Amino acid sequence: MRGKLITLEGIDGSGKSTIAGKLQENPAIKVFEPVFTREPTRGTLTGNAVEKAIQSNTDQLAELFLFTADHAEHLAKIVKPALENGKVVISDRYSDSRYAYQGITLKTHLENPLEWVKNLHRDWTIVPDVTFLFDIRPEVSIQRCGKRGEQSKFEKIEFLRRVREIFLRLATEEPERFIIIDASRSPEYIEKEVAEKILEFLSRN
Ligand SMILES: Nc1ncnc2c1ncn2[C@@H]1O[C@H](COP(=O)(O)OP(=O)(O)O)[C@@H](O)[C@H]1O
Ligand SMILES: Cc1cn([C@H]2C[C@H](O)[C@@H](COP(=O)(O)OP(=O)(O)O)O2)c(=O)[nH]c1=O
Repeated sequence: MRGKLITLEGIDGSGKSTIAGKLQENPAIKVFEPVFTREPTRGTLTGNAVEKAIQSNTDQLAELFLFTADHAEHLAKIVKPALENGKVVISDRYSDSRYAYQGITLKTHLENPLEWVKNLHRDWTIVPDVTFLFDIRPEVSIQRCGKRGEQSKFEKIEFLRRVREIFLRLATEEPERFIIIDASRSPEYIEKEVAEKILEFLSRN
């Protein structure tokens, strides 16, 4: 039987990586021996290219293709093999990040970037079974990012406000796939809620 694909999405600093780390240590989740993974991938040819691109002034269309190449590599090497082995896969960011972020960055290049980027994925990506959207105001998430130390060129309030809007629109369009999480609460509370929802989903499917 094909495994299950669970993704964590949200704007920078919404707490996805923190919760992914907590889920890895959560005894009830550990029972399922999930494969924890992320996009952009780390330490790969495509992941390194993405990292360089987002630290520089790369053309937005070129950037989209680098992120998408990284997604293809991620699917081929990690996600597909794990799902074929019946595994539960939990990915910190996935295709919805491209729809939301590049849906904004490509507004200077394309008339309807969101639909265009979705179409680019349509015939070969694997749609997640469940997507947790970590929803938070950018004013709060940016402050958290400041504390983390790193600075990504995407960490600007006005930009993230628009990215957040697309994420919320995607969630409205596919209510059966998305679970919206109030990411402004404490990590402990969020971990409990996400873990419960994952266990509930896995027991039903
Ligand atoms: N629920 C939370 N409340 C307060 N601070 C948080 C919370 N979750 C994460 N943080 C802090 O905010 C920063 C960004 O969190 P992180 O998990 O890296 O976000 P993301 O992976 O979504 O970019 C980190 O410094 C982290 O310690
Ligand atoms: C996966 C992906 C990430 N991004 C952006 C989101 C982040 O600002 C940046 C790097 O992702 P990531 O390392 O996950 O950042 P963070 O931990 O701050 O959430 O790349 C895209 O624009 N498109 C994509 O397809």
